[in-house]
Amino acid sequence: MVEKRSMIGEFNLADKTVAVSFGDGKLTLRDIVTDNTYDLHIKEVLKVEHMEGQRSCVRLHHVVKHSNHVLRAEMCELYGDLTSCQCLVTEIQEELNLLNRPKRLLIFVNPKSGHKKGVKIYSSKVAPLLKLSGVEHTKVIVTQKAGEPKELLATYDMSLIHGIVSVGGDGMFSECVNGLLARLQNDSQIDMNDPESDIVASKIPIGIVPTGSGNYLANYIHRTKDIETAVLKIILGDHHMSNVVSLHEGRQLKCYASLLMEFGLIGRMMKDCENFRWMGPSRYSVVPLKSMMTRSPVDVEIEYIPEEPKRSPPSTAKFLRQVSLPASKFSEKFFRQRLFSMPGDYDADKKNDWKKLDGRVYGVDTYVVTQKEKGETLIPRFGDNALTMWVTDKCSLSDHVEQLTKLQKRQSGFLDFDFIRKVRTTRYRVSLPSVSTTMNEVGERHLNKKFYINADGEAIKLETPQFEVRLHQGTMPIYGTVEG
Ligand SMILES: Nc1ncnc2c1ncn2[C@@H]1O[C@H](COP(=O)(O)OP(=O)(O)OP(=O)(O)O)[C@@H](O)[C@H]1O
Repeated sequence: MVEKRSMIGEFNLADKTVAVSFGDGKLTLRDIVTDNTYDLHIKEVLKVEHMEGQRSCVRLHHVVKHSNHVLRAEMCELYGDLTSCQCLVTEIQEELNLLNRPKRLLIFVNPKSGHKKGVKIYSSKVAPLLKLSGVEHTKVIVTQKAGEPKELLATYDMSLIHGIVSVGGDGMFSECVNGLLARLQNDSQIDMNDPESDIVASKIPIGIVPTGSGNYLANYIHRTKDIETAVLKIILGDHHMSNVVSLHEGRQLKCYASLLMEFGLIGRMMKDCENFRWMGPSRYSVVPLKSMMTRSPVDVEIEYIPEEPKRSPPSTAKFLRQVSLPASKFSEKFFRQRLFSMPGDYDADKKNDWKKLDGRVYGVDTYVVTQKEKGETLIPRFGDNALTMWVTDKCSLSDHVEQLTKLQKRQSGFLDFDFIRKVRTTRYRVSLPSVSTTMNEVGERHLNKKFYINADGEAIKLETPQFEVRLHQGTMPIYGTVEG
């Protein structure tokens, strides 16, 4: 294909004279003395301005990639004659108008996350960049309490916004995801409490500006926790489709999670950390040691649907296939005992879809953003077509610490221990057959002991001795192309 390129004219850039041409989505600046060229892609331009002064000038605000995946907004000025400047501004502006960038954002700021600097960071780093880049009609809500995004999104006029931004940690982001998904299912009359329901994917992306304690999700997406980088990625508007999982207890949705879902020891650890929230981010380095020292195993029976052997390309549409229900002896017992619904379309041919495993374990863990081994390290994988679920069998404290340290340091081989069993699955159910329960008046068994699930950094208390986790692939667009 022949490239369509037009010469705009000569400009002064600092102490150089450059010939500027435009085409194929980029500006090319050629130093007329050295003949060196520099390309500036329009998709990296934040704003173009024509400045009138003693000399006409085109001021370009654009994004520059620094080392360690960090992005910065920088500015350059090109001085030239009036006609060339006008022509250059028009060409760039026309291209910018074609880009699908968010112009109206709904922003939630958690003033309590991390070091409690969310509001200050918003006004000093986020708002000026949004203003510079022409993001208009921004509604900013500084939350007063937990749960506000969900409350507001339940009735908010979605036609007013192109995207949502969470200024906070992983927990705050998760609240926005839960609020948005709940709203969408409600609008589509989908029963979220039914674990058989396929959920409707969001068309509205969510962005995260990391001001929390862990900030794992932002780090997975951008490979840095740098705030300016996160804001610039939201402004540029690129997004990727990410997975979520649902957590049900019987016919009750507990939450959606987009990062991780961990039952047992890690759930308990998260609860212990919440109790020490006043310590700020340092709670995560002290409190888990105490939880480790008091770890105790629990009997589990797990049923799971294995990853489909044939991999189809990930779809940007939303759904997992509808699965049949189990018919194994184990499953029948499981279902007779409890709360999960039996759908009408039970297909006997698919009775082997569900597999089972059991044992006395410290935890049943899943990362929604799965981890791929690359050399010595782990690379996050968004939109994977299955979850990696692992159970941690009984093991010595020192071996367990070694395994968790590997995971925390994101080192390859964190599942290569003989006390770890892993499966690839799209859906699983965990039952606690030997824990003490009390039957309520409608025949439901409720736990007498406290068990927790760490869902995206929030400790969710289990009420009943069974829960179900299900993958919903490609459900949530998140701002930022995933860095490899
Ligand atoms: N004004 C508020 N007061 C108290 N809690 C709030 C407020 N606004 C939001 N929250 C709650 O704080 C919880 C934790 O917030 P967030 O995830 O932003 O910070 P963090 O826990 O420090 O960071 P991370 O999740 O990355 O470890 C959220 O789940 C949210 O429900």
